[in-house]
Amino acid sequence: MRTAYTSEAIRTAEAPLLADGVPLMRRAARAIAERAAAVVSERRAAGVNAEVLVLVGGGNNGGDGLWAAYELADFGLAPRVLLAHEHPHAEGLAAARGAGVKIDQLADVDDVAAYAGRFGIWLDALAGIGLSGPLSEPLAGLIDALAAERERAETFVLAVDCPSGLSDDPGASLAIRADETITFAALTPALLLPPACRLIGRVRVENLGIELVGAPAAIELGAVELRASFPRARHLDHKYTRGVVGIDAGSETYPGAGLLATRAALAAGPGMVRFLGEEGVARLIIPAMPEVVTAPGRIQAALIGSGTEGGPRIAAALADFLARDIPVVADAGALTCVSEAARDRGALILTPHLGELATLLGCERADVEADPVRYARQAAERFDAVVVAKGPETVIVEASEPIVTIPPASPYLATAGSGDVLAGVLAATLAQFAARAEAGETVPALSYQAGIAAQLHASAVAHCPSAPGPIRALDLAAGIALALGATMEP
Ligand SMILES: NC(=O)C1=CN([C@@H]2O[C@H](COP(=O)(O)OP(=O)(O)OC[C@H]3O[C@@H](n4cnc5c(N)ncnc54)[C@H](O)[C@@H]3O)[C@@H](O)[C@H]2O)[C@H](O)CC1
Ligand SMILES: [K+]
Repeated sequence: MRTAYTSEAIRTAEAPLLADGVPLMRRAARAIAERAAAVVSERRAAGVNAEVLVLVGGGNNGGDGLWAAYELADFGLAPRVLLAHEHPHAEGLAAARGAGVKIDQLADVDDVAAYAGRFGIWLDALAGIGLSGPLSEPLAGLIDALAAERERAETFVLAVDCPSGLSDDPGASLAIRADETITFAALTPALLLPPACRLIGRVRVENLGIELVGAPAAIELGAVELRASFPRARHLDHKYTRGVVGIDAGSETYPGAGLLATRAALAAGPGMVRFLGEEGVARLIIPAMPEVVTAPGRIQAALIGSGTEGGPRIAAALADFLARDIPVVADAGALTCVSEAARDRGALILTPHLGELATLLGCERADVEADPVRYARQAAERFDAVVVAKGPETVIVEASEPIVTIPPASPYLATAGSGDVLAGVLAATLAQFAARAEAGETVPALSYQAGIAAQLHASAVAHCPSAPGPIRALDLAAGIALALGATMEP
């Protein structure tokens, strides 16, 4: 599991070491210089420009850069430094100067692209976690010019602590895209969550001996957490301790969604799946999945809405599920029926794709795509719900819990029916956790449970017959069982 902490938490964690005189900056600079030296060798061997430019801002991030220039000079390399601030880190500047590093002072932002374009490798030490508020001039204009130049040239950008312009806000977009980022102590949310995380390249955390305590701001759940956390059948189980999930999905217009959600729910391993949707869809399900029960009865989690267009029947069925005080996944058509009012009810889990999230909140899709975390938070607050925002990345928000994401998944998941499969897996997963909670066991937060389900859904792609190419949602549903089985292998 990867975790991200706010810049404030990082500062709190590093403070005692800095107070004790631990040379954190020198350690950081050494890590940067060692990687930069390796890149120099790689680029020289490839016969491409391997000249190093260190871009230095006015804070300690710039200090890291200056000390890295000192280290590179000590390695016998000849980096150049561009000072983008009147008052750079004094000790680092003296050290770099003392090591014979050539140092230029930025005169005019308009010249920076031509100047920087002469170097094949940039160390981006303009700003780190010390950014406060939206980027202001002249740093904003400088970052904008360099960001454009790096896309034009074949520059290798190594970000020091973070691409300058990024820190805690995953919605930040004005930054110099990095090929690699070496960050110190811990990831910040912008390095783990979209869209900012798309700018960091390969990321490495150099802990520097700094210990982060307390709850992270964000977590990324992967195969390890899936293997460790997914509820599995045990010797004394019966179907109710395994978890029973109710599904009301599919419609005359979209019957397939009902089959996909139900098939996926079965594959995720609950004790029983009750299909409680339209009769026309049930008639298609039973021949294909005779183990599905269509009689009403006790359920421990529910899914409603996939493959439906909302309307009074869905609204009534949603209210009925919520009144049972169980976790209820509202997908697709059911999203048009959620209300802000309902509070004293079972847990509501919304699974909008980014377009549905925009509709839910009455805003533009482009705005949601530019900052999904922000809008998922808004929806979680407005509807008192867990929100599983489905986009190129998955972002799961629950009040008072770390934001949950999963590793980048196959773009082939963006196919018709994939959302129905996820909805089925999610509801079946929640039912199994709910059964464990009923038995008095401690279970993780709903957002964590949803992250586990999303990771199971993403990992199922690898078990599709057509993997790693385009997938069919029906294969994906079957792949769920294989993916789950793979987590049980010793
Ligand atoms: N985390 C660690 O363990 C270590 C961190 N180190 C490095 O220190 C920086 C944080 O340094 P800090 O001095 O707090 O600030 P920065 O250098 O990141 O940035 C300040 C720089 O940016 C300017 N600025 C601030 N806000 C804005 C704004 N909104 N618009 C424009 N410009 C802004 C400010 O004027 C300064 O010039 C951390 O990232 C690490 O790289 C330690 O050195 C090693 C251990
Ligand atoms: K930086």
